[in-house]
Amino acid sequence: MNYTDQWHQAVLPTWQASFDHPFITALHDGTLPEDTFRYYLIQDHHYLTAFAALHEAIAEHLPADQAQVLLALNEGSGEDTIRDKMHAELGITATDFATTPVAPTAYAYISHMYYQLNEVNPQAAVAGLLPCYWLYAQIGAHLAKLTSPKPLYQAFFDAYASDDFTTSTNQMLDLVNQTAAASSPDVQTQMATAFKRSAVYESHFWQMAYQKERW
Ligand SMILES: Cc1ncc(C[n+]2csc(CCO)c2C)c(N)n1
Repeated sequence: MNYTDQWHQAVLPTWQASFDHPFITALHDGTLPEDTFRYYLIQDHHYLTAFAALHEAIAEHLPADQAQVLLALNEGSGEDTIRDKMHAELGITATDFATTPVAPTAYAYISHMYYQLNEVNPQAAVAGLLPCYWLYAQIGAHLAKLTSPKPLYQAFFDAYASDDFTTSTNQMLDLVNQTAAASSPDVQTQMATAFKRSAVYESHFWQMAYQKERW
């Protein structure tokens, strides 16, 4: 079994918690209040901004060929354009982004990824990026097979079930497995820890949005 499958096995209950979260099931059956989705999109904007910056920061510490893969993944992300339409539909403006503080769980998730880079090592930081890709690809593949009565919510899932997105997830999986294979057992353990914590934060992110968490 490759490294990422082992780490995935070790966090299965946490992974499943995201699949089964009421935020996801309510998105799927169309009952999620728009205001809750709006909250999610604003917090996710904060997250995506940090996530893109992290790709750049981590790439500076990786061997050139791996850095190139990470930067290309960052460039190729079509998420922003798809999100722009959703933001417009819900009337989310640049002012909303600027005036809404990042919520505690989003803040903790972002801080965790920076901690991996600044206090652990770039290998752990790369592993910390993976659950983001992989979990959304799996949730997208799972839910795009079903239809949501709400086109806005269906579009959200469809974006992650696209071929492009499957390709970028596979590239990220390859990058992380290659990095782990070239690392010492201690560093591999640090990578597994970073992966696990990101998987935990992914499940908490849904709960944050569901309860519209505030400071
Ligand atoms: C909390 C949170 N976790 C994961 C994603 C999904 N995602 C964000 S950036 C990226 C890489 C390429 O687009 C992916 C898959 C999200 N939107 N929000």
